[in-house]
Amino acid sequence: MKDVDYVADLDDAQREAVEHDAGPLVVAAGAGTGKTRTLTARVARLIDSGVAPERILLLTFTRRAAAAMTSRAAALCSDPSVTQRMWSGTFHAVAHRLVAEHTQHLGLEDVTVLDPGDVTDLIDLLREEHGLTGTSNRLPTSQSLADIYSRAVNTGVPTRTVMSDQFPWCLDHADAINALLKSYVERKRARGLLDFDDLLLNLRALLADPSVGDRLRARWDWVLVDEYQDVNQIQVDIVRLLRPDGVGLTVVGDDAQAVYGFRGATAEHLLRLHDDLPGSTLVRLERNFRSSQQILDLANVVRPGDLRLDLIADRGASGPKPVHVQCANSDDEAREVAEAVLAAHQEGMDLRDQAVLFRTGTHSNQLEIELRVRNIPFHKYGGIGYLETAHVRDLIAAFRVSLNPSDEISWYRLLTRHRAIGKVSSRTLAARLVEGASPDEVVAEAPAKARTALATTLEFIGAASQTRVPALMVEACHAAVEPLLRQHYVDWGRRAADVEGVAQAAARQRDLRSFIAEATIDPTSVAGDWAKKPHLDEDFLVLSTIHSAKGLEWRNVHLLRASDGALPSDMALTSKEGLEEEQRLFYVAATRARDSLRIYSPLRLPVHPTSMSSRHVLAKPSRFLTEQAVAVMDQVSSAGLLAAPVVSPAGVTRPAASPVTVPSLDALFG
Ligand SMILES: Nc1ncnc2c1ncn2[C@@H]1O[C@H](COP(=O)(O)OP(=O)(O)OP(=O)(O)O)[C@@H](O)[C@H]1O
Repeated sequence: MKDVDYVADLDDAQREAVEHDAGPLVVAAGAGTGKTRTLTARVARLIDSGVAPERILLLTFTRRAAAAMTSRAAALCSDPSVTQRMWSGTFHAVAHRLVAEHTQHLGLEDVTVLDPGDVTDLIDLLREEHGLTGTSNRLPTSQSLADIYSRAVNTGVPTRTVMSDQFPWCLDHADAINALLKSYVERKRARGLLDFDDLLLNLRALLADPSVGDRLRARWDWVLVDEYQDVNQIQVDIVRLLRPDGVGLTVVGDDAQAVYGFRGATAEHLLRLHDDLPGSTLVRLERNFRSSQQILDLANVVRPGDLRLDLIADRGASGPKPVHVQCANSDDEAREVAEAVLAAHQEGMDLRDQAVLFRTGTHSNQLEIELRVRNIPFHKYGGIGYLETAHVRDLIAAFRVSLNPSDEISWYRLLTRHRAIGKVSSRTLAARLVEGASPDEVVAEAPAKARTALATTLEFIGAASQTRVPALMVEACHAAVEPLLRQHYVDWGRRAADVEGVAQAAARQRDLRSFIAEATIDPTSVAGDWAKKPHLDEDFLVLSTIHSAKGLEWRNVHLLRASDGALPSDMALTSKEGLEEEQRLFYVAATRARDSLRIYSPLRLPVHPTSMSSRHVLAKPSRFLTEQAVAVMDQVSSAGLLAAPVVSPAGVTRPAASPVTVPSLDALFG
């Protein structure tokens, strides 16, 4: 047993929160003020004061956060192993566990979870019968339809209003879209499928049910929620139903870091909770333990939100001012970043203490090339989402059809992976497989060029479905998808290790179904945790989207593309809410830095979002770099910009004004 002192490294405000009694507690505080540390210490104090770990429920937004908090709490407990008994996880993972436990009450036979990719596949399957296919005019993508649906469900706002506010180009098709979304709901119900929103809706329904709700409530005395600024209305309802009088409830959050508005979340929930819960205590943490005051001076200027908090650095003014680097273009930006990273490394800083952050995954394309050329190892987090884990999901689709041959969506997905089988044929063939057509019949109905490959796939899937031994089933599924994926993905070399890693992990499971459910809820971490994790003894630079950098910190941070159109994203320029959310992202990025922060504004950006196109447009530095912000930064022009400077009338150094179009090479390939 070790002698534990949770409060030794806490300041007075943090200590107040850790030692607070069972009354409802809201910790609203700025970045780097120790919210996570406080929450973790509170969990450890509860456990060591005799609370049974299974009576504690810790809700987070990512699996990474749940795992990190549990292990940090364990390190503080006198018996670290007990934290394993605590309930902790993301809202969705906890919802899945409870919904799976209560299928009978919900009238479900089983729980099959649809990930966001499955949702668009299912919508794809339904489009034709609702007249939403064809090329005669611009039709909403399946992704937009899924977004409209999820927005409406999460906010309770009718789809028509969602469309007119956020998807005005879809209004012409509003009737057909609504009919399709109704069919989507019916189809899910008929097949016992639950999307992510359904998991939360079902949990809310369970909690609202008088008898089941009472039993569930009685399981936990303590409910702690991290990042409460990111909850949506359904999650608020779940938390309130879990602790109706707020006793035992602790939430922590920072309204200025709310960045999930696109999922229907709003920071107002954090601010409202204290008003709504009589007798609740509000603790504000103002001392920032992460960054130098120079970095916080900038953070305080850019910090949006209603809580007027001025962050004060515990460590004082101990570092350089943040630097604003104006670059000629994105190649120049990539060079500047690579050079600054190497310079710090040569002075003794590990690469892993440095991070490059960006709004969108594609923003680091040029940098990735530059890093490869210079042999700088890096690991990229986030922004990878469903496209990047597509190959993992392909393998999971094979598992799913082997376990359940009437899983139409997974058949559809696997069929579209075959060369020469398009969406239309996939739809028809998936329906035939679900009807129970034999493999021979289906192969005969497939496009001629696809028949050999399809016959092989169906043979392996048939073998997989004959066995209930996970390792054998996984082996057959792996054999079914491997040749398809090798052909389908141009970057297969990079993806092969993921598929291999997930297959190995799956083969070790005793219960493949729950593995599949977990992988469906969080495929990114499946790929990340089991396959792509760099060796722990390796030194590598972190590249991350701002969303995935939440809660983390590095000594040196480089923020790419602080240009209007990139950050804020051009998608957000037209709405006030959208712009506010972008500003919060900017704030999150700036507050990840401990010692040094460099913000880059290329004055010319690639036109195409994939950023490999030859066409560029002029861009202004981000509107968040206001006069006040710039006043607390050092200004630097990159080497590329200095090579051909043009001074504009306003005195700002800019490249030559006319957009330059690099000649296209298309003619070469005509
Ligand atoms: N009382 C303290 N003394 C020393 N260091 C502290 C203290 N409290 C927090 N820290 C350190 O400050 C940094 C930020 O803490 P933490 O990540 O808990 O803050 P946070 O409020 O959750 O941040 P954010 O919301 O920006 O992610 C961490 O390195 C943490 O170890």
